[in-house]
Amino acid sequence: MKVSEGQMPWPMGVYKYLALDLIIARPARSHCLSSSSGQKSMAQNHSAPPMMATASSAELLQAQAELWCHAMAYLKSMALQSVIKLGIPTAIHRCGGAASLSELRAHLPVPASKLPCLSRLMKLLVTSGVFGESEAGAYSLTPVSRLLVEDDAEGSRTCLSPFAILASSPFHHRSSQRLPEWLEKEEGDAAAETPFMMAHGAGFYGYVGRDSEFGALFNEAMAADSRVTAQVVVRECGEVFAGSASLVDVGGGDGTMAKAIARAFPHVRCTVLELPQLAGNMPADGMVEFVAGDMMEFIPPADVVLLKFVLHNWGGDDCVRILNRAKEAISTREPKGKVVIIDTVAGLASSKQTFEAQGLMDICMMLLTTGEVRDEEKWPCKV
Ligand SMILES: C[S@@+](CC[C@H](N)C(=O)[O-])C[C@H]1O[C@@H](n2cnc3c(N)ncnc32)[C@H](O)[C@@H]1O
Ligand SMILES: O=c1cc(-c2ccc(O)cc2)oc2c(O)c(O)ccc12
Repeated sequence: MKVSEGQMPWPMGVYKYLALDLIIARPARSHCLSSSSGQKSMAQNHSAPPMMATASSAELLQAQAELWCHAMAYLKSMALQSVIKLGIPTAIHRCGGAASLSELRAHLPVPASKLPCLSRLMKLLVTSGVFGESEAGAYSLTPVSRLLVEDDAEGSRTCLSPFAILASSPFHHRSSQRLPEWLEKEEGDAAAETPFMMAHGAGFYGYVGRDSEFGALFNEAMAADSRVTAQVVVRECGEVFAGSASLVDVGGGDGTMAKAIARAFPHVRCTVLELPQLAGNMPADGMVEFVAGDMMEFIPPADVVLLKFVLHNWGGDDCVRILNRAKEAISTREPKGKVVIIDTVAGLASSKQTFEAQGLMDICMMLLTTGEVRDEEKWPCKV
C-alpha cells in the first residue's frame, strides 16, 4: 500500500480511498503511515491510548467520519431550517411532487447566483433522506419532507414545519450552549434551574408569556403537532370518548386538539385549561371553552382529563401533583371518569430512529424544563 504524505490540506478521511492508495494527510506535522514507510504508525505508538493502539487505519478513518457527523449534526438541522424557510417542500409539492432546482427557482426567493449553494444544501438533505433525487436531478418528497408541505386544506393538515423551526430556533440554540455550564452547577440554584433559564433569564413558560415572537413560535409548533396527533387520536381512539360527555384538555395550548375532538365527537363538550397568558387571549368560537387557571391548583371536573405533552415538562413531584388534581377532577364521574395521557414512553421504540428521537426529546426537555422523557418504570402512575 502506497501512502502519500501531506498532500491534502484536510484531516484524515476526506480522501479516504483514492484508487488503490490510502492517502492519509494531516494538517500539521504530517505523518506518513505505511507498512513500507519505515515510520512508526499510530498503531505502533505505545504512548497512544488503548483505542488508538488497537484500531486499524480503516477503523480510525471510519471513527473520524462518524465524529464529523456527530460534531456537525446541527448543520443538518440548519439546512432543514433553511429549506423550510425558503418553502422548498411546498414548492416541490406544487410542481407535482418532483422538480429540478431550475424548475423550483420560479417559486423560490433565491437569486441565480446562490443556486449552486442551494444545490449543496439539497445534496446533504438527500443524503439524510429528507428529499429524494432522480438521476436526472429532480428532487422529490420523501415521507419526511411530506410533513413539511404547507397545504391549505384546513383540518387535514399534517405540516410539522413549525415544530422543526422551533427546535432549530436561536432560543433553543442559546439554551443548548449553556448545557456544559449548567451541568457543573449544583441543584437548588433557582437562577440556573434549566439551561433555558440561564440563557433567557426566565423559566420556559414565563418566557413564552413574555416574548411574543417566541410565544407565537411555540404555540404554533404545538398546534402543528396537535393537528397531526389529533388525526391519529380521532382515527384510533374513538372508544375512549364513546361514553363521555365532557373533556378538559389540561395545558391544551390554543385548543387545536380539543377542537379536533369536539369536531369528531360532537357529544363531548370540550374545555381547555390554560395559563391566563394564553387562555385570556383566545377568542370564543363556540367550539371549546377556555378556562384560565393553574393545573397545579385546580382542574375543572370532567369525564375525561387529557394531558398531552404536559407531564414531560415536569419533574416527578410536580407530575404527581398534576395527576392528583386530575384524579379530583374525575372523582365525581366514577366509574366512567378517565385520565388520558398522550406522551412519549422511552424504550418503546419500533426503530433505531424512534429510539434516537426519544433521546433527543429527553435532552430537549432537560434544556427547557425540569421534565424528562420517562420509560415505563419511571412514569409516575401511582397517585
Ligand atoms: C408542551 S405544551 C403542550 C400543549 C398541548 N397540550 C399540545 O400538546 O399541543 C404545555 C402547555 O401547558 C401549559 N401550561 C404550563 N403550565 C401550566 C399550568 N400551571 N397550568 C395550566 N397550563 C399550563 C403551557 O402554556 C403549554 O401550552
Ligand atoms: O420547545 C419545544 C420543542 C419541542 C420539539 C420540537 C421539535 C422536535 O423535533 C422535537 C421537540 O418540543 C417541545 C415540547 O414537547 C414541549 O413540551 C415543550 C417545548 C418543546
